Amino acid sequence: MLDQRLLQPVWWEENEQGVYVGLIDQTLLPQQTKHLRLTSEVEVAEAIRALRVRGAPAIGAAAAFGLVLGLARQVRERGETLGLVEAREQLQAIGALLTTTRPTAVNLAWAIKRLLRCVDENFALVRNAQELQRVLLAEARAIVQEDHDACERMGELGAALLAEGDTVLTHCNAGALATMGIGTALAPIYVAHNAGKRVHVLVDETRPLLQGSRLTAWELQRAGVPLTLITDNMAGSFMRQGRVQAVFVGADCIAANGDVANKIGTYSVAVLASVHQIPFYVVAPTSTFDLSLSSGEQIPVEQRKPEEVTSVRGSIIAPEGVNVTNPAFDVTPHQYITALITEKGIFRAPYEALLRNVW
Ligand SMILES: CSC[C@@H](O)[C@@H](O)C(=O)COP(=O)(O)O
Repeated sequence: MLDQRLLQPVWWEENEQGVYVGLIDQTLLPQQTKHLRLTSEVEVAEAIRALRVRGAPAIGAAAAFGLVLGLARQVRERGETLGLVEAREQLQAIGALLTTTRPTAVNLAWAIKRLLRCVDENFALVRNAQELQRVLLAEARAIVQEDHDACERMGELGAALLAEGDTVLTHCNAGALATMGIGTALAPIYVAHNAGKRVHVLVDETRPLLQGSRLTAWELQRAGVPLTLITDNMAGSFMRQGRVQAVFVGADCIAANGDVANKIGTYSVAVLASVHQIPFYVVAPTSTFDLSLSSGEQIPVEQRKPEEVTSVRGSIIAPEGVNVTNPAFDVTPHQYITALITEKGIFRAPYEALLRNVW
């Protein structure tokens, strides 16, 4: 069995020739496992926009490394002539560029803000831009480590909710490819599986970009976890037949009242689960919460290109010129959510007071 813990969607690389942000190009999976070496913040922004790296926590890590990469490039080109004031201005501009790439994933803006705060806190303590770069790289690595640890903890907490022989339905990819650890929604499944519990996963293919069939099916198969791939419109029928015991999904943004934005189609799964009295769990680290948003109504939903709906991997499947809409996410109201599983514990409704008390 291959160890899913070896899957890293994004990493920092340094050698005599230069500094890079490394990525697995997820647009090419599962046919090709191609590693990319990005050399500028513009390439990192393009990779995030194009979903070469995707999944809220992985996007956060990529953006953090992207900021450091932008500064490192300037330090290499300019050497001593790059002053600290100018370095801070450049970092703010890079942060603004990266923040616009994907508006729903909270971890992206959260990671950038955290690095820019680190710049302010260390501004008077460092002697030059090179020292600032070292401090920022350490902060980016701390984000990676914290996400890794959060995944382990969510896995342990969530695995306790799974019984021997359970079938779990999941939507999109909230696994190792989407995080810096063993995933969010898939973490309980990996922990249960590795402990010898028999669990089976029903994987929604997840139109339009097929993160379920291309990524979740690939990483579960690679890890030896039993799975069955279904199309999105099969979920209700499987639930009605009593073939689903729990739903586990990830999140891109969680508002203060517990409403959750996740991959388009999640809402339909939540309503179906509620009708069939199947527990619906959202698994996400606290870095995915935005408590400044009082409800899901305020979550910005990313709109993507119509071509993602009218074609599948280059093959056209709709008439030319057809009217299309392509929201990347939907919002599931908290009433449909059995519990939120975070690294700080499991929360059940009413969420608002509980969440505010914890952090
Ligand atoms: C741990 S990842 C959580 C979410 O980011 C995930 O469920 C999801 O919807 C990803 O969407 P994507 O558009 O592929 O970035």
